[in-house]
Amino acid sequence: MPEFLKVKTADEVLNLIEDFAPLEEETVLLEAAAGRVLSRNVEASCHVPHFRRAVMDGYAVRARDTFGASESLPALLTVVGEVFMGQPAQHTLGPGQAIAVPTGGAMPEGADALVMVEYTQDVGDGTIEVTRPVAPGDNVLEPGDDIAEASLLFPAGWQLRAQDVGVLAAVGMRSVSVFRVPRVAVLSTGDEIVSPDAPEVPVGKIRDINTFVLAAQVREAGAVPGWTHVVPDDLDQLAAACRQALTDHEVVLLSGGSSVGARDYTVQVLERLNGAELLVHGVAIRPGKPTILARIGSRILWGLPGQPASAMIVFTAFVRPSLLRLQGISVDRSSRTRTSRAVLQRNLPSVHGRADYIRVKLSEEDGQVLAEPVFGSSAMISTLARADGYVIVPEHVEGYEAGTEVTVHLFGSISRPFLAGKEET
Ligand SMILES: Nc1nc2c(c(=O)[nH]1)N[C@H]1C(S)=C(S)[C@@H](COP(=O)(O)OP(=O)(O)OC[C@H]3O[C@@H](n4cnc5c(N)ncnc54)[C@H](O)[C@@H]3O)O[C@H]1N2
Ligand code: MOO
Repeated sequence: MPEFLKVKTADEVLNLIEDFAPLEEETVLLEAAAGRVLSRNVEASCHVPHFRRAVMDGYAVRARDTFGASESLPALLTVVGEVFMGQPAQHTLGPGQAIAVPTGGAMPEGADALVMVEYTQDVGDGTIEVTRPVAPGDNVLEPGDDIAEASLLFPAGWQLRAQDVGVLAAVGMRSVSVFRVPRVAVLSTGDEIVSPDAPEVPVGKIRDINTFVLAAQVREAGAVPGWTHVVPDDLDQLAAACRQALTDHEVVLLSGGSSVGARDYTVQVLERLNGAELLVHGVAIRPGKPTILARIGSRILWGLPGQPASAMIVFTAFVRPSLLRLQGISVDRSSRTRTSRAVLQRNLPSVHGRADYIRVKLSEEDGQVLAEPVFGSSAMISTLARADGYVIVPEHVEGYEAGTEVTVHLFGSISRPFLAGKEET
């Protein structure tokens, strides 16, 4: 029986991925910018705000005219005008004067603070009483207080969040340069695989799970699932499908056929593809040992184990970081995100010499996050659906005891309870 050819540790695989270059850049409109990764530094081309701006409804004043003001001894000021929203101030403020300004309105020349309307009283005659003093600068934003012109807003490699897109809008950017996102083909192999809507599923056949799980994970990783296809266990057909997928996808995921069984073809397919370089054949983890990583020119091919739990775990641990890397996010950052600390509820046994990725379900009790292992074969999709993530027991550690605080690597971002029903034992 053939052996795994290039068994690597999980860290070695992540190091290989870190060396992948991001895809080329493109320009996207702000509407499509959240989640994308900047390909260049972005600097502010202007001050925000670009004029002195009130942040409360009230009266623009000279602070010194309100010093010592109180309920019993209010300061009397003459109202000499009003600033209208969206318009520059029409008047300059002189000593002993006040000008009404709405929240967000332009402060008039001569004013250095704003008294909130609650601390004033209109006594008629165009006069107000101010019952609380303000200090210079109170309730006013100076130009550049929010964002200073020429300041570095975000470095290249920054993944834009909703609020970051707001910053770009505030400095007048309508579009932004980002790294392109990879298009990912998902091919599932196996004579036994049939579509979920097959009218009958004879004994020996199985409904396709991985295509749907992997395509959803591709989307969760910010990439674009492209062609999905089920290929029989036939070398010619598999090679043809890979060739086709590689023409217009940067990444091809192949699930099944990565192991060392007589009918497992991924390595043989790679031998037929011009310029294919096998980087990984076997990872020292469980589940997920029969994982393959290859480069074909600038394209990447992942061979994932066919077992649904193995495929999903390998995706989370390695494929996802690789898709993020192509979008310009470093592996370090991508593996740091989406983890939770939790206290183990049971012993986690593990074998020395290989890293175990053990599915766990999270719950909360008295403000503490608890992790309950979900045991079961990697052939069982239900074990994944019950799990929120996995705990890694590294190759040099022989298990963890109940009560240990561990890091849980979380699946997906949406956490839902498993189908109502009884827990499997
Ligand atoms: N004698 C040995 N047998 C196996 C070993 C081993 O070391 N020695 N490794 C086991 C492990 S671990 C895994 S994982 C699997 C990996 O197998 P392959 O990656 O070659 O995948 P297949 O044999 O094609 O499929 C495995 C299993 O998964 C089912 N499958 C495949 N694709 C799908 C899909 N799209 N949807 C749902 N289920 C799928 C397939 O029917 C098989 O049952 O090998 C073990 N064997
Ligand atoms: O290593 Mo396999 O991927 O256990 O199921």
